[in-house]
Amino acid sequence: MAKVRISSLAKEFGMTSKELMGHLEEMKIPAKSASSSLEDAFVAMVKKQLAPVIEARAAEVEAAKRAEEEAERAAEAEAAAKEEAERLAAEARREEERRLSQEAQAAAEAARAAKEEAERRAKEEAEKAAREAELEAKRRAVPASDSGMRFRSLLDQIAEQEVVLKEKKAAEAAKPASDSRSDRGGRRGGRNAGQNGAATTDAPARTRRRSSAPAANMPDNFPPSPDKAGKGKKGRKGASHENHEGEDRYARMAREAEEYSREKVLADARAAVEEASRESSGRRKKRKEKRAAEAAAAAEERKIEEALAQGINPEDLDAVKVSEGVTVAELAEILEVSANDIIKRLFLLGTPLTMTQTMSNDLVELVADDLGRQVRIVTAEEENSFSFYDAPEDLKSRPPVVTVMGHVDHGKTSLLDAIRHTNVWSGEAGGITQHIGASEVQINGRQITFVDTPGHEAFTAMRARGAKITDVVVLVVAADDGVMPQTIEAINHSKAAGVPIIVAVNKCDKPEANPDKVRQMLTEYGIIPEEWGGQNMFVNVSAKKGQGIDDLLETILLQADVLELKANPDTFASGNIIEAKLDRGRGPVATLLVTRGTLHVGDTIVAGQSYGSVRAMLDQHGNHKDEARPSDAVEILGLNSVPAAGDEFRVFEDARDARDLAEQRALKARIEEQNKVKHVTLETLFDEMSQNELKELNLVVKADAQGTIEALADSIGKMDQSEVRINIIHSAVGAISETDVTLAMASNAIIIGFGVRPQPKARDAAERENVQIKTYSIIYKAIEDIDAARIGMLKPTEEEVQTGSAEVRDTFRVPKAGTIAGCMVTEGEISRDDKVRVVRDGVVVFDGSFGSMRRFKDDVNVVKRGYECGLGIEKFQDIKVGDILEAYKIVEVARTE
Ligand SMILES: Nc1nc2c(ncn2[C@@H]2O[C@H](COP(=O)(O)OP(=O)(O)OP(=O)(O)O)[C@@H](O)[C@H]2O)c(=O)[nH]1
Repeated sequence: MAKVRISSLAKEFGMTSKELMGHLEEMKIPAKSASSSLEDAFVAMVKKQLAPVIEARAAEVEAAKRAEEEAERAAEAEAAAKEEAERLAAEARREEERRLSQEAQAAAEAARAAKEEAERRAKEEAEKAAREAELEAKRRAVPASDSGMRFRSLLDQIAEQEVVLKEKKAAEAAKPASDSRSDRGGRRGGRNAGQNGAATTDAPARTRRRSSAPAANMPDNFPPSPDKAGKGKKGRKGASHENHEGEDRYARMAREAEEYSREKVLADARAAVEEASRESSGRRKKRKEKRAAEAAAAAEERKIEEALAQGINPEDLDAVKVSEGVTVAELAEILEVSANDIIKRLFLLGTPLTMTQTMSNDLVELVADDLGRQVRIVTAEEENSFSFYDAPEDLKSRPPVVTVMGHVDHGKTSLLDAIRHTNVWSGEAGGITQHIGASEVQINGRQITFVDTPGHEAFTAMRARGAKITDVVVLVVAADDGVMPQTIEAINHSKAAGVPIIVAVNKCDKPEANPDKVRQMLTEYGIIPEEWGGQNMFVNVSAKKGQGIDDLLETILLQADVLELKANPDTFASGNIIEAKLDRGRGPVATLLVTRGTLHVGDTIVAGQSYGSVRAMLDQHGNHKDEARPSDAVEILGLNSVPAAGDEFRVFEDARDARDLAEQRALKARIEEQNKVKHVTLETLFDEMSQNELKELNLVVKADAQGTIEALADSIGKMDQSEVRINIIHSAVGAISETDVTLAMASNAIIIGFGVRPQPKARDAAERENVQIKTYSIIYKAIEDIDAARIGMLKPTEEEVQTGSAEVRDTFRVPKAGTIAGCMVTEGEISRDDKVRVVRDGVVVFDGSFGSMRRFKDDVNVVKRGYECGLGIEKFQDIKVGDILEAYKIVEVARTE
């Protein structure tokens, strides 16, 4: 079922996490921190109860949103108005420019017309002057007769007119060039008024004198001859702005208008260019931004894919990684804030800590949340495991890696030997195979790698260390013996690891062999032959006679084909250590299985806390190899210490990095030793469920009878498993063994014992690995506990504390007192008022109180370890030599959060 984080829920409700936590507390809903998650059922409840608050909050939020929208709209309207005003201003500017330009054009037009007019007049006057000169010449040449007189007077009249004209021209030429047209018109008018009459009377003598060179006295520039005008025009074309002396007003206006237009055109062109370049750079910028956004989106997608491929929650990608057990100072450094800031926040949270104190995961998350930062707590296991991502196109087929499992004496070793012997390399002298913990065999030109760790203990121990190296399990079942306890264990272990099982029904050479019966028996455990419509392939073999071996190998290859096993060989190598030891002559020797990349001699590697460069590489026949590819198992020399089986290894480019990592790990391991990783317990199940995505409770059930297991399984089956699924990953009759603890550890399971006790080694291992073992004598009590843990209401107020144990060495019959056990206290100390449990071969045969406690003839209250004593048990006489008497107390314990 889905779960929701309190912080997300708070966001949804529009309140702070703290506020929501307050409400949750009022509602008595357990929640530890803002990062805790709530089950759906609680979410519904919270929503219902907080409905009025949420609605009011929603209304507030809605109102705020509306106000914001309103403000946005107002801002938009203002922006639109501003834009419109700017547009209008620009238009007005353009209009003004257009008007000015038109005026300038009109002025230029007028100037041109005036110039033409002036030229036309000048030409006319010049023609007249020429005609007058001609007449004068003729007059002088004509004889003085009457008709001649008349003709002379006519010539005189003409000459007079010419004088008037010339004077007028001289007067005009004397005027400055810049005079306005109206001025000129006015003066011309005035002059005409004063001179008209007189000119006709005294003019002839002067006229005659002056008429010889009519055009010589005229100013050079006016009236301009067509030639000069042409020159002037030409000069103006190339002239600089200053060089316009003698230019008339209209010409200047025309020039200015022309210059104005040219400059305006240029300015417009420049502006257009600028605008265009701005636009294009804007477009370029936009394109660039778009490309960057696309690249970022693609990178993000890639990151998510990589994360998913590595089993990481993509939501955690942006989170800062914080190791478990970080100190205040370290967290400050990671989050790049001052340690004081964190200390202050911790203080406000009611948990004052100093710089060097370690913080719990909850505190780290709370502080980070407070700082608005996202963190991901990295467990030691995660920190020590490498994860890689390969592009699908880089992946190539790789051989399968197989582990053989089965009950004692069903022939695991014989089968592995048989497989190796049918595969002795032709060139190998004597075919001697060395034990390196793994072997590669060839069939039909294809490789299969067998990991020689017969038994599920080793397999699960590896898995517990995070090494998932096996692709296929070959389950060996003797055809004459059938399914036995360890067969079932092996099935459960393989299933827990999610590895497909191929069954090798062994010892088929034996006359009493009944392979079909084996098939039949296995169906009860969910192992159903393919030929019966199931998922598992079965092969009948005889390890002793070497029969069916090839068939088995081919079946393995078939299974491998189904699995489509792939790895990237073209990268630096990584994988797992299968076996390692200290060799007297060669130093640390490790067999490793390459799972990715190719390992070369000379590569620097880190394996767990060891590092070094690969000095030599050998295969199982002792032959030197230069490289090992995915699924290859090789023995290597060159590490500085002996790594542990199951450790991951990887190649490092820089030897210094390798050493740093190995040393860091060694240091961490020492710290971890003091601060062991806690596995789930019934008491903390609910918290784990809310904090981590734990939705399954795994149980290993051991009981004194098959009936008890069935009864428990039945009751569990009837529980509501909608929020947490309860899996019995392994159940068997018998004492709780070390293997059970290993399996529980690897699967984060709780061990439940009914009427059985853990073996001493199992108890030690459970203590060491923090695996919880709960023992019960009544089934409903166990069911009650599991159910309470499931719904998060377990409130253990009583806890059993073992005080000591004693071994029964002898028994005596004492009148009145009954049977007295002569015991040796082997652990702790036993008190007279302790409770006692009689354990025989790991099974509890009685649970009660002591009836008497004596040392020699004296009644005593306490006996310590290493002392003998006589113990009587109330209402129990059936004490036997070899029984273990476990003394314990029931103490009141407050529930630890
Ligand atoms: N007849 C017969 N005997 C076999 C066969 N395979 C193994 N055995 C015998 O069964 C006994 C046990 O074989 P192992 O190979 O040691 O069995 P195991 O499962 O490795 O035993 P452990 O390592 O003790 O768990 C030996 O005496 C073998 O000779 C077989 O195919 N036929």
